[in-house]
Amino acid sequence: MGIALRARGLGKSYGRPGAPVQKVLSELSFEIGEGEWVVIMGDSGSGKSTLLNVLAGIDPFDSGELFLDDLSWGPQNDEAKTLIRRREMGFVFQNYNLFPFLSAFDNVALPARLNGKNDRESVLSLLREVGLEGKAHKFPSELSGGEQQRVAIARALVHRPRLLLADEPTGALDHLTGERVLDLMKLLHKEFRPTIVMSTHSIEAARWGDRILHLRDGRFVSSAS
Ligand SMILES: Nc1ncnc2c1ncn2[C@@H]1O[C@H](COP(=O)(O)OP(=O)(O)OP(=O)(O)O)[C@@H](O)[C@H]1O
Repeated sequence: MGIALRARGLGKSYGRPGAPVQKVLSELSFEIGEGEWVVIMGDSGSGKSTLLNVLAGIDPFDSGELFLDDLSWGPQNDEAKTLIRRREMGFVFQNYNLFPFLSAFDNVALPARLNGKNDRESVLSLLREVGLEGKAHKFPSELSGGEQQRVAIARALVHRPRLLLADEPTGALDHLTGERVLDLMKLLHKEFRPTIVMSTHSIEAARWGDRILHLRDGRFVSSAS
């Protein structure tokens, strides 16, 4: 198994001139294998979203090194980062973040179109896999939370990204719906084998991953398989 993500001494602080600096990520070093599903757990405010945003290249980091495969992640300009994100990454958020004026079909088709692909069949087949083929024409406001998250998962995977970043994907769902969403992620993980980095508060949700990393005071304090 190759290494999908490698960090050495990764650090990030927030602060404004005149205000105390808050160190959110502190000297983090880790490796995540290709196709591995890693879960980041930690209390509210421990830095889970910050870490995911740093991995996505949305937030800059202050110190250390981060590699996506062999690519040093950080020195690129915003345009290059956007292209890498668009081709290589998929995102799932707690609040689904679907485009409200696009149908389920068009939400899923968008990342494929942005990558120059307009393959109606693969969008439909993915909607079928997430159990929503019959609701392809519906808008997000016409779908339940669980259905919206299933659309979001299809959207995150339609362009076959190598890395899926999922920030509290079941945080807004009841227990049973959350389990169904995670079952679906498991199925699609087996099929597409993206590397997954998922944050969660929930130990039940964390069990779906291959490995758990616990974030506390900006550091990983222990990990369990
Ligand atoms: N843009 C920002 N500017 C200043 N401070 C920030 C910013 N974003 C996050 N923080 C601070 O960084 C810390 C970590 O926030 P982050 O959102 O990464 O935590 P989290 O573990 O994802 O929390 P939660 O589980 O509640 O979503 C918090 O104390 C937060 O106040």
